[in-house]
This record gives sequence, C-alpha cells and structure tokens, in this order.
Amino acid sequence: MRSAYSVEEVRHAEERLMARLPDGVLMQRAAAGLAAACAGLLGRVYGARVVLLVGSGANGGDTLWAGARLARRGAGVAAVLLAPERTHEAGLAALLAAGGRIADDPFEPLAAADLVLDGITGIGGRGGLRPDAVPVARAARGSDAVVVAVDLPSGVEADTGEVRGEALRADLTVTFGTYKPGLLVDPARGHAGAVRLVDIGLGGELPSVPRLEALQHADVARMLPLPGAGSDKYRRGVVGVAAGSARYPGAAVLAVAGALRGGAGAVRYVGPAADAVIARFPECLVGTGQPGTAGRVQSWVVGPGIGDRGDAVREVLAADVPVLVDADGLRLLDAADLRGRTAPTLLTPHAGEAAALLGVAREEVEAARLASVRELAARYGATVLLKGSTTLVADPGGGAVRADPMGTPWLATAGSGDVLSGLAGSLLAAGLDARDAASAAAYLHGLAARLAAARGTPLTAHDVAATLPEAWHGVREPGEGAGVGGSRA
Ligand SMILES: NC(=O)C1=CN([C@@H]2O[C@H](COP(=O)(O)OP(=O)(O)OC[C@H]3O[C@@H](n4cnc5c(N)ncnc54)[C@H](OP(=O)(O)O)[C@@H]3O)[C@@H](O)[C@H]2O)[C@@H](O)CC1
Ligand SMILES: [K+]
Repeated sequence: MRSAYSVEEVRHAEERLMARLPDGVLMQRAAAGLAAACAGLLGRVYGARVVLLVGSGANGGDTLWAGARLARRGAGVAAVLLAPERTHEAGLAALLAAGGRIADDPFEPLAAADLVLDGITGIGGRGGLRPDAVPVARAARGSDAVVVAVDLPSGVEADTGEVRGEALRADLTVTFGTYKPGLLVDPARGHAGAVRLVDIGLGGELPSVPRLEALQHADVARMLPLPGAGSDKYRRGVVGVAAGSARYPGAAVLAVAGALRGGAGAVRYVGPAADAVIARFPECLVGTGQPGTAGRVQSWVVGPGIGDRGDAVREVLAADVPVLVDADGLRLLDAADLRGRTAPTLLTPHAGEAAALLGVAREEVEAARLASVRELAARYGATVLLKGSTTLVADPGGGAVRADPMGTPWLATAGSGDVLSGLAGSLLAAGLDARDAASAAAYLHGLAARLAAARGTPLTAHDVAATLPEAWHGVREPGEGAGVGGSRA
C-alpha cells in the first residue's frame, strides 16, 4: 500500500524528527536520495549537463545539495536562481565549492541539458508557477533533457491534486518521506511522471491513518475472495443484478459479464433484458420480474441502463444487503431511501453524475476530485467511487481515501462502467467491505484494460470483462507477465 499524507502532517512529522537529529540531516538524506536517483537516470554522471531550477525555499536547498553531489562526480551543473536574493545559502555555497556555477541566462543551458532538476517549490508552494518561472519550465519541457521534479512538480497543489495555474511536467518525481496526495490524484498526478519515494526516516512520526492510499498488487491479492473446501455457491455469495431495459439490454449483459468474474458464487439477473443475458451467459440465473421476486442475494447492483425504472431502484434499496447504485440508478436515487439503510451502500458516479448529485458544475468536480468524493460520501452517507482519470473511493465515516493507480485512457469506452459495477457488486457479495470492493474492482478493471490494450487492438468493454481472469492472475502471481500494468508510480 502506498500512503500519502497532507502537508500539515508531513511538517509535524518533520518537526518531531528534526528535534532529535543534528541540523540539516533531513535535507542531506533527501539530497542523497535525489542525487542517487539522478545518477541512475544519467547512467554516466561524469560530463553530464545538469540544470537546477532553484526557488526560494528548502525545495531549492535540496536541489542545490543534490547538484553539488552530481558536480563532485564530474557533472557540469548550472543553477538557475529564480529568487537570487533568497536562495538557500548553504546549498548554493556547496554547489559552488563542488565546481557548479550560477547561470546568467536560463535558456542557453536548458537547451543543451541532459537533466533538469525542478526545485522551484515543494510542499511550501501555493498556486501555480509564477510568471517568471513559466517560460523557464516550458523551456525545460521543450528541451531533450529528462526532467526530475524534487518532492513535487512545482505548481501543483500537494494536498488535493489540483492544478490551479501552470505547473511543471516531470518525467520522474523524487519525493521525500511519504507520498503527498497530489502525487496520486489527477490532474497533478499527470504532471509527476513516475514517482520514486526516498526514505528520510519520517515513517514512525506519521499518523496511523493516511489521507490517501493507493493499492498495489499484493494488497488486492489479499482481498480477493477464494473458495475454501466447504464453499458452495451460496456461501461464496450471490450477486443480484437489476440493470438494462428493453431499449438498453447491453448494459445488463455487461454488468453480468463483470459480476461473473468477480468471485461471487452465482449471479442472478432480473429485468427486461433477461433473454439477452441468458443468450450470452447460460450460467446466469435470470428472471423477468422485479428485484423483490429474485430470491436471496448477498448484494445488489442496480442502475446500468435501467432507464426510468425508479421502482426497481427503490425496491433494491429496501433490501438489507450491500447495494451498489450506478448510472441511471444514480439519477433516480432518492436520498431519503439511503438514510434508512443499515447495510452498506456504494455509489459509483462519473464526474457528470457526481456533479448532478452535488448540484454543481461538472468542471468543479473534475478540478477538485478529492474534495468532491469526500463531500458526496458525507452527504449521502454512502461509500462513493468517483470514476475518472484517477478513480477515488471514499467512505462516509472518513478515513483514508483510496486512489486507483491502474486507471488508463483505454477504459474510456462505452459500457466499461457497467462491467465495473458488476465486478464491484460481485466482490460485495463475496463479503468485501464497500471500500475494499470498490477499490479492488477499480484496480482489477484498470489492470484488465491495460492487459487487453497491450494486445494492440482497440478495446471494448467486453474485452475488459474477458480479461478480468488475467488481471486476477496478474495480481496473485505478479512475477508472470508483470511487465504490463505494474504500478507506474
Ligand atoms: N522541512 C524539512 O525538514 C525538510 C524539507 N524538505 C524540502 O523542503 C521543502 C519544503 O520547503 P519550504 O517549506 O521551504 O517550501 P518550498 O516548497 O521550498 O517553497 C516555499 C518557497 O517558495 C515560495 N513560493 C510559494 N509559492 C510559490 C510559487 N507558486 N511560485 C514560486 N515561489 C513560490 C515561497 O516564498 P514566497 O515568495 O511566497 O514568500 C517560499 O519561499 C519540501 O518540499 C522538501 O523539498 C526536505 O529537505 C526534507 C526535510
Ligand atoms: K519541485
């Protein structure tokens, strides 16, 4: 599990740790890790051309100290000082003593650089890049150099992943002590490139519950339900699917396709698309009535392609089992029906549906995904999976929000959300709690899409569903075929 903490939490932890250590030790640990990562990227440090973009805070200090280490190993290092009168003094002295220099003009060294270090701002940055830094950051990006962000890409919001102005785009971010939420949540995540964590000894000083966490293969593998010797289909969980309509039978077929591959023992479908479902999946139990007539289930998925059947949504929400509401079901949702529920509810909106539930514009949700998912969970008293470039999962009672690291633009294909709801519903039936079911489903769904896309042909929602067994295998046996879908961050 990768954990991310807020700037305030990082600062408190740093203060406690620094109180026990000699001055400057943490910065030296950070700089050593940063220089080692840079040396690894360069391959040969001697003779490499390195440019440091140096702001006015300790982020610039880390960068100068790392630059000094590279200069001592024979790199040609030039520092571009964005706030010359407020540059980290000791760091600059170390760089100069190691043979580095101050660049008079930023653009000439940038044009010839092999490596650029972005030390403009770290966790102390507020708002986007300032006007003087914008052309410099653009020149860095426009050069052939590898761009490494120090702690965070300058210009992004560390706590939220928002990008309010212009921000630097890095190939790699070397972050210190812990991940920050902005490194796991888009749009900021998209600026970070790959992310490498340097341990500076902060771990023991951080709170036990992080702000945000991102699953890895081993976490998902631990959650996946496996049948035991005494299992029968009912003990493994039965998931009910109330989806589709005469007009949209496909949504029902796709939700069932996801549900069949989520580990539940059986899938029951009820609704007007029963013929289409049974034709495709003879292993599914089907009925044409209302959800109430379906017999016992351990969870429900309601909503995909259901049209205007608000009565089916109400009936499902009256059942005392975990319920996942998606798509049309979200539009038909009456918040009052949620309040009376004691079993978990999982809502799975995309940004447009989330905006409607919150009564705000879609752009507001897109720009502030973390705040939006927390607000939705609190307001509806439900676990919420907010789909998008970074899918987020929040519980109503607070706790760590889960950020999905497996998202891929390949998932932007019709019907892929229906597969996800079936899959998550199946994991609910198998006994996972709502946050685990939602985040494990998002992870497997993204991994399946990556694996299917690696075949090099355009992807359909059915391909995603059909590749879910491979994704299960991938998380349980990460050694095999691990080249695809390994965490980018
Ligand atoms: N604490 C520790 O133990 C350790 C900390 N470490 C390192 O320190 C970093 C935090 O350092 P920090 O607190 O000095 O803040 P930092 O990110 O350098 O930026 C603040 C400066 O930038 C300015 N500024 C603000 N917004 C701006 C903008 N948009 N565009 C341009 N400038 C802007 C602002 O000045 P202002 O102009 O607003 O007065 C202020 O001077 C952290 O990320 C990590 O790298 C590691 O060494 C490990 C140990
Ligand atoms: K930075």
